[in-house]
Amino acid sequence: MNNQHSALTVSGLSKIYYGTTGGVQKAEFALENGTFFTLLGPSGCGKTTTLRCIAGLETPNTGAIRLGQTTFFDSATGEHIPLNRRNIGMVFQSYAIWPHLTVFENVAFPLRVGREKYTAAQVREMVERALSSVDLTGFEDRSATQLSGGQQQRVALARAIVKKPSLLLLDEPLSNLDALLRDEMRAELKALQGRLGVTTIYVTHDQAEALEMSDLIAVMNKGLIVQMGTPQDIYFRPANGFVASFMGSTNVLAATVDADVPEGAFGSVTLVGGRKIAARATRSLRAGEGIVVSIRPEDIGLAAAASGRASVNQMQGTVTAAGFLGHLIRYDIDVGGHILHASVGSHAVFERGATVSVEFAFDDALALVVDKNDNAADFARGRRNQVAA
Ligand SMILES: Nc1ncnc2c1ncn2[C@@H]1O[C@H](COP(=O)(O)OP(=O)(O)OP(=O)(O)O)[C@@H](O)[C@H]1O
Repeated sequence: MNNQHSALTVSGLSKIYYGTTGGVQKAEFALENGTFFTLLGPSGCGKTTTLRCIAGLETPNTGAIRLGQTTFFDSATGEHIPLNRRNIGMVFQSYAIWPHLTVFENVAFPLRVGREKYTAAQVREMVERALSSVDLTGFEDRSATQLSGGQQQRVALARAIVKKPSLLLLDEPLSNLDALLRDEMRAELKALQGRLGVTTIYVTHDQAEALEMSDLIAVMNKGLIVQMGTPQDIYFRPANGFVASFMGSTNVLAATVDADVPEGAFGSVTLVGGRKIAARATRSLRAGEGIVVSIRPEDIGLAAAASGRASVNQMQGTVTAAGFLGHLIRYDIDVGGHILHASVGSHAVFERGATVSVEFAFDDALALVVDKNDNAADFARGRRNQVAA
């Protein structure tokens, strides 16, 4: 198959499980060769389903999947290449390595069961190369059960890349590792992917992992891709309240637009409870429209309570909780009807019950549309404030 490191195109991909509403709908993306692409979203949003369709483990209801010149699947023409002819490397959360086989035999497995026939010398060379890429040279004769979790995951990776796949699919491969090892493996995995230059699709619900590793991220919610962009796009220019709340800790407050605001301009909005603030419109907004405002805790400044009248985006509040995080203190501030979370340097210490002045720049208050998949009432009730911590 002449599709080594070819671009992947997925168009109109839908897979809804029979008798349910779960799955993925109308997924659409095109990846350049060598892209590290992440499907990011909460549990059940359709990430794994998308990955399984690309792998050939699920048959989509509609859509097309192409890798370079090769059509993996096309519902319009009925084309469907089975899993074992797609030349895809895969790693799952559960490493799925065989405990009764040595490290060498685990990695050699795809070479022994595939359609291609390799000589013993070729197998040895390919396995050695794969083991060396994951830093496991010398472990060939170990039984897989004599390995740590991190080493087992490296074996799974070596097995996934041993045939030089055209596409690498990774489904939460680091989630079984402890926090420290996970951080280490992130960087290693990204470096390995860069060296191999293989187009990679990574599934995770961990936004930090996605931001650190990806060239391109697709954020999914309830079966739909709700935004696709670089990590910077997604973090700084979220398409809607769902994306903002999912991408790290943020304050998400329900509000109503006071007067029409053109895209990119600042406008006055009224928060539930009646307080007016100024926020930047990420797209044009109409008077009376229900929106959400996102303000990141790190963009909120706290000072000892100022005397005199508070100005726009400056208000008085009461500290209701303070959590020491080392370099930062995370405060909950009651600003009259809303609890705002603020992360400030640990030099600024306020006691619980203290009255403080809370301030944020117009530019740091983003007026966002509500994801039409989401229930605006959830935001209004405050259930969705500060989603991912
Ligand atoms: N074989 C199946 N039969 C019926 N429904 C399914 C099946 N597999 C998944 N689903 C449903 O489809 C939806 C999407 O599942 P999927 O596994 O793709 O989500 P996910 O984003 O990968 O979630 P997670 O992070 O929890 O793995 C969910 O509602 C799930 O319950």
